[in-house]
Amino acid sequence: MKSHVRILATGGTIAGISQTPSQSEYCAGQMTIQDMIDAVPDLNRLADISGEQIANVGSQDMSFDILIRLTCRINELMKKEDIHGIVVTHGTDTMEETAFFLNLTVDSPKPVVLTGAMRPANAISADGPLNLFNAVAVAADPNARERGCLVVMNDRIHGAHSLTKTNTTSVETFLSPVNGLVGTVNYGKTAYFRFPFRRHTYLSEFSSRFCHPPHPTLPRVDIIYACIDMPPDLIDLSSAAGAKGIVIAGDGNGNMNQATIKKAAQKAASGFCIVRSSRVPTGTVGRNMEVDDDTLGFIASDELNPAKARILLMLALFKRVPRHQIQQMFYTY
Ligand SMILES: NC(=O)C[C@H](N)C(=O)O
Repeated sequence: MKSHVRILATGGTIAGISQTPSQSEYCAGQMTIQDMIDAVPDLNRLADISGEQIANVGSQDMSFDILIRLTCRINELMKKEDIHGIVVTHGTDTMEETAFFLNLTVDSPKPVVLTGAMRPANAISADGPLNLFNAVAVAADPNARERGCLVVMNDRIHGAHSLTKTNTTSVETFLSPVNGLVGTVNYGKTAYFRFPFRRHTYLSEFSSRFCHPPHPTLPRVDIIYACIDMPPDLIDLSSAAGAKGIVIAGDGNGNMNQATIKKAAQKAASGFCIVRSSRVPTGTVGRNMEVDDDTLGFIASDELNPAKARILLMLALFKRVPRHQIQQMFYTY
């Protein structure tokens, strides 16, 4: 029996159009889901396909409002026995954030697969159609179940926890530098190397809380980027503007200058959450390495980059997890 895969479209370059096939400027989010399905020959050889438009934005304009609607829709669809997997088409700029958010809030073992493109739909050698074909193949594949939210780009299958965008324009932009690929997919033929080892989707304590109306507003968490002579008053400015937690995109192993450490430690002493992540694209930020987290009251982000650390902290604060338990969450999710 053929699987049934629903494709949920949110926009991005995969739905983008440029004026001519050879120019680098284009407008994201122009094609509809039906246009995209029609552009991929043989898609229905892999599965029965249906499509739905959730949004049509460049992913730099993705919002938690759209994300919460998306995850609630996925949770609703996954309850149907005749839906076997879901593909989400998405811009690549914030794809890793959406993938990680869905990894924590979708409540199903069935495959959820994000895909996108680095070249607009009418470009020379557009990469979107084959990415969509491969994403549908993974979503239709029973072997993709229980691996959390996946991202399929350029023949690679990435796990939501590990992947990151590493190149502004190349089709080989996503890497999973610390923990490696979940698998590969070549013209629809899948191979898997591992299961993601962190808790996700149907095993996540965040998933079941999400889709009871009214939809929640998540607490504000800001990211502050460390650099030479980093101004420590950014910590106060951010909390005065309403942030309930801060992620530091630290230098190296989650570092920041002494003045910022002092200011952040004062804030942490009042129970405020300060997470140390890194502006460096690969590696983990370990607890009590270079910075004394135990004394200063900080949280280390482990493998999560600043954007993903922010999402986990927002969900933990939304769920009112006490601060002393939040460090453990960074090792669990
Ligand atoms: N390649 C892309 O999809 C980039 C685009 N700015 C987006 O994220 O929507």
